[in-house]
Amino acid sequence: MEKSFFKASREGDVSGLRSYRKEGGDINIKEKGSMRSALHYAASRGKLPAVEWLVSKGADVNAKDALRRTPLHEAAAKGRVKISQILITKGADVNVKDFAAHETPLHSAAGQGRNGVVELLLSKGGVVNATDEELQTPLHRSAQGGHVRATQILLSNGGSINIIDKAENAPVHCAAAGDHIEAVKLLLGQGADVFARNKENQSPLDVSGSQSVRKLIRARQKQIDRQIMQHDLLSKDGGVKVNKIKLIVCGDEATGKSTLIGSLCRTGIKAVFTREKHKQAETDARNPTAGVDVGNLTVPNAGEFAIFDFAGQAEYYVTHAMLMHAKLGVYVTVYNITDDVETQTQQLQRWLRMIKAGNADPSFTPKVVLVGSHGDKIDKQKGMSRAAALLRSMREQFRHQLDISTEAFVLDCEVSQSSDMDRLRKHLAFLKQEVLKDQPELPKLCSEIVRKVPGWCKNNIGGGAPVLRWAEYVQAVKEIDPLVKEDFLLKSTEYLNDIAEILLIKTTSSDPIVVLTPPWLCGDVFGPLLAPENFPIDHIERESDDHVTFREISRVFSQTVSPKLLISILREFQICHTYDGQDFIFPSLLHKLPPLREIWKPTKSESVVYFGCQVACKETTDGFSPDFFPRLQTALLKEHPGTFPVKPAIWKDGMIFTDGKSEGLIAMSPDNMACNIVVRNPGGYREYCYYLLERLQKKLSKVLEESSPGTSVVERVLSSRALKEHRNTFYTYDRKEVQEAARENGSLSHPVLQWSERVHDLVVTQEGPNKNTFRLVAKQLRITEWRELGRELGMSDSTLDRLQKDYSGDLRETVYRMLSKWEEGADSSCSEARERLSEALVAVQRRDIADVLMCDEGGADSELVQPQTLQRVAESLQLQDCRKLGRTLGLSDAQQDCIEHRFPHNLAEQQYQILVAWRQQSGSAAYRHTLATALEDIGRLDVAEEIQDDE
Ligand SMILES: Nc1nc2c(ncn2[C@@H]2O[C@H](COP(=O)(O)OP(=O)(O)OP(=O)(O)O)[C@@H](O)[C@H]2O)c(=O)[nH]1
Repeated sequence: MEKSFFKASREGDVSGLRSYRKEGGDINIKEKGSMRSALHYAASRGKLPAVEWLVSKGADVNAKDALRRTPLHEAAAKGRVKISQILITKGADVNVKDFAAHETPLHSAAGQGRNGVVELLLSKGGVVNATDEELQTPLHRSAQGGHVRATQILLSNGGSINIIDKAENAPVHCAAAGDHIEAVKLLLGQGADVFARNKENQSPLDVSGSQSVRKLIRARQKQIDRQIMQHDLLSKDGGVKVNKIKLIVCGDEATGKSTLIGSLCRTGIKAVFTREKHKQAETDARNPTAGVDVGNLTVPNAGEFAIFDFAGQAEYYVTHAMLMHAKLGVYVTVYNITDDVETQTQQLQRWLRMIKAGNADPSFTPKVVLVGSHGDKIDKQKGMSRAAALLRSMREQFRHQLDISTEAFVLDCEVSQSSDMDRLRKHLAFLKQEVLKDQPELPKLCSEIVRKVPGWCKNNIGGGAPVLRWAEYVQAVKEIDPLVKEDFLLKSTEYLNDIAEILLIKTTSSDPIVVLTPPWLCGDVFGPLLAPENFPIDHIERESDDHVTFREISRVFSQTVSPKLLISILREFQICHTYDGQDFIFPSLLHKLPPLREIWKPTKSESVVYFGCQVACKETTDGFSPDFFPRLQTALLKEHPGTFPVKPAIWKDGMIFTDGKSEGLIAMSPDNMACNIVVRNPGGYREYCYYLLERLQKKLSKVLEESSPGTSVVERVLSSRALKEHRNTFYTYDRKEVQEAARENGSLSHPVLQWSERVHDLVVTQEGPNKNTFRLVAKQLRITEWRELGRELGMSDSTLDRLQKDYSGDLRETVYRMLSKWEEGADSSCSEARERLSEALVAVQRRDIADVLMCDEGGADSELVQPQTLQRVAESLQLQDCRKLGRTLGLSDAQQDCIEHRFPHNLAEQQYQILVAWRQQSGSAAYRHTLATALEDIGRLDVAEEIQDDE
């Protein structure tokens, strides 16, 4: 009878409930085991009539099941607003806590994003900051689930935004850990502490695995840093309002950008704006822009703008990216309305992708206006309808990333007085007001510097070029304030650098360099450097295809700027690289990669292994900024002779190198939408591939973050078999599918190539957990024993011969590599492998080592690193080495950046904390041996030996 009663309550069958009661049944009866009442069931299932009937007959609204959950917990978790309301009216306790997690109905509702119930409970006295067993509040729960609306409701009802739970996670940690970008955005926007640290010393940045969330958090951290800096400067110095924004004009070659700018500023027939265009050949009918032209312009009815006119020539795209981002600015993208739709679409997409790629802050959407030029060459109506269609399509494609104005413009750019030109001026005035709305004040010293810059340039204080060494700059600023302190000036200059007014280049080898007008770099330096040969300016005339000589650079620049100074700037920007200070490689000036087969030849070795990954643009709106690949190349060139003993071979869109053990190839796809990384090891040593691949991946992410912070990418796995066959195309697998295959049967088939590959052949991972065990064995085994052990483990003589040859003279390394290779081939778990190794050791009469292995669970050399060792290592290294060490030990750059941020003025502490972070992260696996190996890996054998001697 009771069973049918519970069934009726679950199904909302009121007559069934009635007949149960008629037969004298107790309506508050609890189900055996679960201790749930009929009201629990009806409330959970949303059976409103049944709930109404049950409460009208006196059902206990506060009945508790075995977990002490009430019907209100159930209704709340399922989002049953009406039922919750009835239960509360009948006296349900809104703040009751359950037994399992001590959660209130509000926790249940918030965790599931039940907005209506959340609102109801709060209006009925639900405690907004109630804590559960983990000291989590409903806000933690909603953030964890990524429920934006619920989070918003809780916040507007007094939810504490920075409250921490038992693990000291704030709600923003929870949202970040769940990779919920919108929830993170909301919390940060409402004042969540972006630097908050949990018990494990992790900030929200550290707990998120999502690239876009991390980007958002990093942008926010940067913004806060800037605000702090600005506040600091303002409080000491006062500030001034600036009524000027940037107008960034971009578009393809000869679309009419310069003409438009001229006409925008003209009121009458005669231009009032005369910019100093670069020298040009007299025969040149047109006056194309070299690099970036800049000027301060007054647009009638819209006021002052700093105008950036970007050259349309593809050669310059490489450096445009440096100046493309401006929060205080508006982008005008020009296309020719008479071109065919496909051309227009391609051009606009390329420029819009570039704007998106340059935007490091996902919570900011740059303002863009599309302008069709050559309106006089097309019927007005036809032109407007084409422009409107194009506008619709671009707005739709970039709707989440760019704020493209809804107004369509089609102009004759040569005519300054037209109703359309006036409409554009008015629109720009409107956008300027919008941009200026939240514009912060500019600190006084900064504004004085900005005001003085044109005068300094005119007076040639940099010897002709607007670039000063630090001492010269300090001297110049003393004109403004004779008592200026250098650290205050440095801060002010950093701020100006941050808002892209001037460039502060901190070099590793000398004092900082200040570029007073950043566009000078693009226009007067990159212009001549990158200009194609037929360009009508004084460009570099190269004598060689693969490099530019110091002499060639001096010829063009020595009149204006010291070539040495210029080169150090170019190198800091990763535009070029030199091995000897005489010949300079500009990757963007090189030839394209020849067919791969000609340069990346198959090896003769049968045991060769290949691995690779592809980093590809995620959305159609994503693109790599044009400076991405050349910068990646220069970053890798810098690694010769350090990591790469042989000079890498380089082409415009590819590069080949070796670290002495494995060989690597990076190549951009022909459409520039993907970068492929391939590594191979002729001896079949997977582990070496791992190290090179990982190094390349890290380098790529870093350069991508610097050059294209707004670009989202996906990583795919390259087909190793296709790589081994040296196919002309790169074939990929989806990373998720590879992971899934790894969990299931260990292999997957390629949809195009129609073959199947083992995950083991596609993915290479770091050394197994037995690494330390192997090190111990390697240390103790004698020269007369190692081959015997190898044979005992089933390795062939030819493999052992090869190992001996590869590591001749280094017994420890030979044994270690042998064991690693054996482990890779053995299809056994980590502990099985250790057991098998012990048996083999016993068989070769080394029971002593076997005994140590088996009684020491985590492996050998288990002595943990002591704080004093960390201190010693930290003291023996420079910061750069210490960061390298941190990376080798598996700390992310983000973790290290946080440490740097925490101890900005104490390098010694930063170094020590990097090691402490590794020790904390590794817990019981923080072996001294691991640290010593990592030290060896970064080339600090001296320190490695020192700490080994501690034993
Ligand atoms: N008829 C007509 N001609 C135009 C219009 N806009 C530009 N032009 C002409 O097109 C040519 C190229 O214009 P520019 O303003 O130099 O083009 P740009 O986009 O600045 O070119 P780059 O500096 O090379 O990137 C010039 O000869 C202009 O006079 C227009 O709206 N109508």
